[in-house]
Amino acid sequence: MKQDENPFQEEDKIFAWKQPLKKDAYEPEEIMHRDEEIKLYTNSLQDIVEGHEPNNVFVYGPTGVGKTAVTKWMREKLEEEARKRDVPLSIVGPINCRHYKTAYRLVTAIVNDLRSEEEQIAQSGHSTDRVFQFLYEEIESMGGNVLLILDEIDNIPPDARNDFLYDLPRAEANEDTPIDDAKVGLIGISNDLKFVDTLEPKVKSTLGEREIEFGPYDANQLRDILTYYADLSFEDGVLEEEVVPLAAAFAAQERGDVRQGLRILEKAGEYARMEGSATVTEANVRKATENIETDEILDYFEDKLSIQQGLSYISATLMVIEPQKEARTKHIYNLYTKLAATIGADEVSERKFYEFLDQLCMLGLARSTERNLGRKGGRTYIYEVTDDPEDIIRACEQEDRLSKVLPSNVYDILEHYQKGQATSYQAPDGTDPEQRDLFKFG
Ligand SMILES: Nc1ncnc2c1ncn2[C@@H]1O[C@H](COP(=O)(O)OP(=O)(O)OP(=O)(O)O)[C@@H](O)[C@H]1O
Repeated sequence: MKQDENPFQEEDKIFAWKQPLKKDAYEPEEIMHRDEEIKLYTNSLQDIVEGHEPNNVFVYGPTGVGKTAVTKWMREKLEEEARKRDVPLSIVGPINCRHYKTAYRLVTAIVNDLRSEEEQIAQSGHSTDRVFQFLYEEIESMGGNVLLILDEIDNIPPDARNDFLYDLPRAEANEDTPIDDAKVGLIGISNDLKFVDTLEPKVKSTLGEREIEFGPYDANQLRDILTYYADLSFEDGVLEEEVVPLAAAFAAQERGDVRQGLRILEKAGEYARMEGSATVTEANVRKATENIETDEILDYFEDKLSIQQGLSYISATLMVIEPQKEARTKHIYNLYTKLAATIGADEVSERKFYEFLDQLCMLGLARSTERNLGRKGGRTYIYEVTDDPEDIIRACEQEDRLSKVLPSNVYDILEHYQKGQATSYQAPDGTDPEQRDLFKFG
């Protein structure tokens, strides 16, 4: 290209409107293939428009399967019907709990969202009790039914759990709160299906009553959904026929996640644009899928997993590729303790660690099978990782803190694993002196 030409002057002939392909940047007008879930949701919220008290609902399932999209759609329909029937209703959220590390911050954010510019409360300077008091006052002043939607509720700050999951939904009946007129309902959304089980019994009952599960989409469903987005985002006629079905098939094979399919389409379109091609081809889709897995896993490491979950994930991965040992819970835990020490992270108990492994399974990143230990008695679980271990390791390498836990010989081990060969490398097992230090950490 000549230097006196502006490289941006070329017009984009591939994309008409990129927004719908972007993460959480577009709300679809139409929800596809979620009729059953919508029916259950409607049934749970119907009481509000009939003039009864709101119910609490727990919505769970893996990432990118429409939990948030359906919830927002339900919110709109519910508000519309409540208006029509003159039922007082205020809906707050979805508020993403992951963004708030303490009850104070979460509550302040909600209160400020409800208040005018002039009445905002400061990020510090009050007691936590006081900010909760502000929240109760806001809710009471709204009156009627108040529905609070908390996304990623499994990340709710521990010091906010009881207030949100127990006290708030019962506030109207409690004499000690300033809430007399407002009836509070809670919708909790989570990737972690066992979240409810981790709660104290009294708190559990709040969310345990009405649960709606969202499963992964299959290839046909993904094809319909991706077609909807592709029609909005691409110029007419630029997508070759096999592009959407291939992106859908790929996403279905992985986690049944719409977001992944959208990412593939966006990347494939960008390759076509870069090539100056008039159409997006199957080859563009194939190329797009090559790097997408590493990018997606990196997204988990950087955004969705805590450092402890990240350590659990990489320990499981390293144990999977370690040829001398099975990826049993106990072995993974032993390796985890070593990795945690490498980066000076806290070391959690074995029991707590198993919860992390469970969460990885819930997120679709790992799978476990139960194994009987025979004469020795007892049972164990053998873990696999869903994605290619090489992609996980490449993603881990790009994450600042976690990259330091990778052994310096990780690619040797990986190569032997890929060729199905045994190696002399063994992961350190804290209980087995011979094995200690054989894994060479960089
Ligand atoms: N059935 C559907 N019809 C139309 N669009 C959908 C459908 N399901 C998901 N989407 C779209 O796919 C993307 C991901 O969906 P959404 O954010 O609802 O997933 P999620 O289950 O809430 O995931 P996470 O747990 O990661 O927040 C969004 O752009 C959403 O609009």
